[in-house]
Amino acid sequence: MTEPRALGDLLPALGLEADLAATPILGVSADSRAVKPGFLFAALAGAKTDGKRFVGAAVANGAAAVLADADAGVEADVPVIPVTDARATLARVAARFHPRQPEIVAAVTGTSGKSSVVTFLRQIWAAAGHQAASLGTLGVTKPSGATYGSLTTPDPVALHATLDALTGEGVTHLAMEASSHGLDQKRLDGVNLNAAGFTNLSRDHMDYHPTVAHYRDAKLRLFSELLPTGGAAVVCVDGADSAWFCEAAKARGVRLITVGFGGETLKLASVARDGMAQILDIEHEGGRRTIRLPLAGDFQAANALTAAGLAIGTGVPTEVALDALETLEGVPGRVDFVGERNGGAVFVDYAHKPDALASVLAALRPFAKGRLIVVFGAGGDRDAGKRPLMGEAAAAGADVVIVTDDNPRSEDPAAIRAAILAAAPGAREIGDRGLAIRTAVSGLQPGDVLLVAGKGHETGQIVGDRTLPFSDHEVVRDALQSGETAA
Ligand SMILES: CC(=O)N[C@H]1[C@@H](OP(=O)(O)OP(=O)(O)OC[C@H]2O[C@@H](n3ccc(=O)[nH]c3=O)[C@H](O)[C@@H]2O)O[C@H](CO)[C@@H](O)[C@@H]1O[C@H](C)C(=O)N[C@@H](C)C(=O)N[C@H](CCC(=O)O)C(=O)O
Ligand SMILES: Nc1ncnc2c1ncn2[C@@H]1O[C@H](COP(=O)(O)OP(=O)(O)OP(=O)(O)O)[C@@H](O)[C@H]1O
Ligand SMILES: N[C@H](CCC[C@H](N)C(=O)O)C(=O)O
Ligand SMILES: [Mg+2]
Repeated sequence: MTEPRALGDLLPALGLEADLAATPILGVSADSRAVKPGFLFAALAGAKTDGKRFVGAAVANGAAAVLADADAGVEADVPVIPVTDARATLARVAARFHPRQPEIVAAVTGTSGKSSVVTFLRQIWAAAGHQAASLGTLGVTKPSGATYGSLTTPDPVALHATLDALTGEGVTHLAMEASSHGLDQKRLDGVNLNAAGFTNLSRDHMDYHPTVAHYRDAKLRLFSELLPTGGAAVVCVDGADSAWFCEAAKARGVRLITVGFGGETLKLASVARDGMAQILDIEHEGGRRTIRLPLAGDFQAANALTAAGLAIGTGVPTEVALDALETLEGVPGRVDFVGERNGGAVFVDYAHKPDALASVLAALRPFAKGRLIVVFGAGGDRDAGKRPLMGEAAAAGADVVIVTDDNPRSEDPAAIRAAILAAAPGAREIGDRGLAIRTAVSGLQPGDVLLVAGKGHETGQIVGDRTLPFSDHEVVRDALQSGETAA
């Protein structure tokens, strides 16, 4: 149980009148349903509804005070504290309510590669002798184990409760993912950052962001507003959009570390495939190193270098960071080799956006002496515009395309498939994801590579408002073991 805190200590900049400032606060929440007696309720305008509609419910549940945007006109039977930016204020209040944070925190943004980079950075820090954790789409992974989470960047109250608990457990180094939703909704505004990383930018979440510029600007906030001036900015400079992030870092006056083929701090001079591994030639300020990265997929080299850059930016000696790349373990569900059957190999990958699908197909192409086959779908209640683009990417990058269901959520799965199929001429449609995977596995011929894309590490399929148990890994493994062959 967290100790009560005086409201005035949680909102020191407001100069609250003495009686109000002394109000004991037992918890903080932006969800009226989670409010308990003595809580501070933050009434936030959201994407679906407005928290001010639930002030009455929060007070009925025992809220001691309400935090709200000054222009929202919130009234209540308990004191209302008007502020200019309730979301940012909530993040800072959460940081004061759960005050401990790991000594070193690095946040990573970008359209693809965030989960991979935070996982690699955790491993590099651990190899350098630190108590390290990572937090993001895969949940929280720490020295004592892993717990699954639902959001890539949790809401500020959950986030700071986690940071506080991790610090209490002795974690000194945390690598976390900063999603565009998280940045836009100011979920990380209370986090004390030491470093920020950028992977790449392509299309995603256009259901949420009104324009591409809005999406990019949300990501830029990490560099232009959240990273303090003493921090380090690590930018993978191989994509055109990286210039925005380099400029933001320069304008902020932070240390800029660039990585990738065009990188100055860690320059990838050459890459050569070595079975499921890659040999990287890296030039850095102190010299040149040849590293065997034990991971498949060209882009994992860029992700590994971004992680190494973040390790260097947070005090790990360059040689130690580069040595650690040789021992990196893969990320669950990212270019994840599951097994072989009849001389054909099967990979599970989390590509659920056009650019990721194109990248992973390109990364797997060299392994396909025969056909490159892809089974994938697209999530419901998410950016509908990406569906035809994913269809195009699959048709362009694979020899055989099977369109199936991802997480349909509240949408009609057949309509989602139809939107993909319209852009993937010649593709086959098998709605049932299990059947689609079994059909593809049973048809494998020597030299084929099968990619099952879109759900990666996920262990459920969201249909309507129910999550049914489903794992691409399990279905693939069962299919690999069964003796069935395609008719
Ligand atoms: C679109 C979106 O991002 N929504 C997130 C956002 O909700 P919101 O503030 O817009 O909420 P809303 O439903 O409009 O409600 C407004 C306010 O009323 C409150 N309310 C609502 C009902 C009620 O009875 N009482 C009450 O107090 C809500 O708690 C909220 O504060 O803030 C909530 C708390 O932080 C999140 O749980 C919620 O995530 C939803 C569930 C979600 O699915 N988000 C996804 C899209 C997301 O955030 N994804 C990113 C990126 C993923 C990636 O690409 O990796 C992520 O970081 O996971
Ligand atoms: N550097 C990269 N460039 C292009 N594609 C990538 C890169 N890294 C990963 N991918 C693709 O994106 C998928 C998701 O990777 P990862 O989970 O590391 O990214 P993420 O940014 O955390 O994604 P999400 O926003 O869904 O959490 C991978 O399975 C792969 O298909
Ligand atoms: N964090 C991403 C995950 C998408 C995964 C994919 N399987 C889907 O359901 O679309 C999102 O919520 O948009
Ligand atoms: Mg992620």
